[in-house]
Amino acid sequence: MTSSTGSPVTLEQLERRAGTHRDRPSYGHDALIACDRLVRIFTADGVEVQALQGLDLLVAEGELMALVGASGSGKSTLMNILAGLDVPTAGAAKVAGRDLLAMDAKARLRYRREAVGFVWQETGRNLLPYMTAGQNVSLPMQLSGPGGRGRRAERAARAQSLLTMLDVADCRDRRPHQMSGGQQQRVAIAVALANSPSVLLADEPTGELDSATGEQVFAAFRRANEELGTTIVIVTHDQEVASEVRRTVAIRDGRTSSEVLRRTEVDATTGQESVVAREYAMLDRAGRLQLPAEYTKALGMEHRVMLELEQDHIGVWPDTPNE
Ligand SMILES: Nc1ncnc2c1ncn2[C@@H]1O[C@H](COP(=O)(O)OP(=O)(O)OP(=O)(O)O)[C@@H](O)[C@H]1O
Repeated sequence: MTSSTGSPVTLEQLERRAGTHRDRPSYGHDALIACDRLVRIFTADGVEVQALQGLDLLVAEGELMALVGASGSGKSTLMNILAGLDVPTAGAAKVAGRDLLAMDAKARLRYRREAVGFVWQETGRNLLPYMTAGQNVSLPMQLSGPGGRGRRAERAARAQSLLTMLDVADCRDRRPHQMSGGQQQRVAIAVALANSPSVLLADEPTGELDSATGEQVFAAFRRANEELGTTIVIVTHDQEVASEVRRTVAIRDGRTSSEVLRRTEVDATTGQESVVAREYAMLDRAGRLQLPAEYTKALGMEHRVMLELEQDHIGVWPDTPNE
C-alpha cells in the first residue's frame, strides 16, 4: 500500500490511522435525533417501494426545524418512524437516547407516551371528540406511568397552564366541534406537550388552515420551543412556516438533499437586523452529493461529470467526450 504522496504506508501509520478512527465520536453522538442511512421499503401487491433510501438526518436538542419535499419524497414515512409508529427496514435511528430499531412493544409504547408528542394535519386525529380541551390535555398525563402523572388537580393545573401558554385557555371546557380549526391545532399542541416530551413532531399541522390561522398555530409551536425548550420537527408545504425557522431540510427521493440555514445579521452602520438565508447541498458520509435537478438539467449533466479539485473548491463539469 502507498500513501497519497506515493511512499509506502508503514504499519505504524496504519495503526495511528485506525486509532484516530476509534477515538472519533460516533455519528450524531450529541444530536437529539440521529438518523443514519435509514431505509424503509414497503411492499404492496408484490411491488417494492423504497420510501427512504439511506436518509441521514441530525437534529440538535432545542432546535425548531422544518422538513420539506415533494409529495411522495418520504416525509411522512420518516415522521412515522420517529413517532415510533413504524419501524425502518435498515439503518439506525436514535431519538433522545432510544434506539428505535431495538425497542420491544412495551418500550415502544412508553416511547410514544413519554418521549415524543405528535400533531397531525387532520384536526380530527389529534383530539378525542367527546372530551373537552382540558380533558384532552389531561388524558396523556393520566395514561403515563403507574397511577398517571400527579394527582387530578395537578394534571388539571398543568393542562390549564399549557392552554394558557398557547393562547387557548378560553377553550378549556369546549369540545373540539365547538372550536375553530386553529384553536383545535393549538389544543393539539398542548396535548402533545402534556408529558413534557423531548421531541414534538408535526406532520403538516397547518395544512387544513388558512394562512392567518396557520401563522397563529406556528406561533404556538415557536412559543413551546422558546418557553419549554422542546425540540420541534415540522413537516410542511407552507412556505411561510418553512421560511420562519432557522433550518429547513429538503427531502428528495427518500434522502435529505439540501438544507437552508437562516441567521440574523446586524448591519454595522444602521444597526438594522435582517435574516440571511443560505442553501447547502447535503454531503453524506460516503461522500455522495445530490446536485439540484435544475442545475444538472441546465448544463445537460447526465450519468457522469468531470471533477477537479481546486485549492478551496471542487469543480463539476458536464462530460464532453468530443473536446
Ligand atoms: N404503507 C405503504 N405501503 C406502500 N407504499 C407506501 C406506504 N406508505 C408510503 N408509501 C410510499 O412511499 C413513498 C413515500 O411516501 P410518504 O407518504 O412518506 O411521502 P410524503 O413525502 O409524506 O408525501 P406527501 O407530501 O404526499 O404526504 C411514496 O411512494 C408512497 O407511495
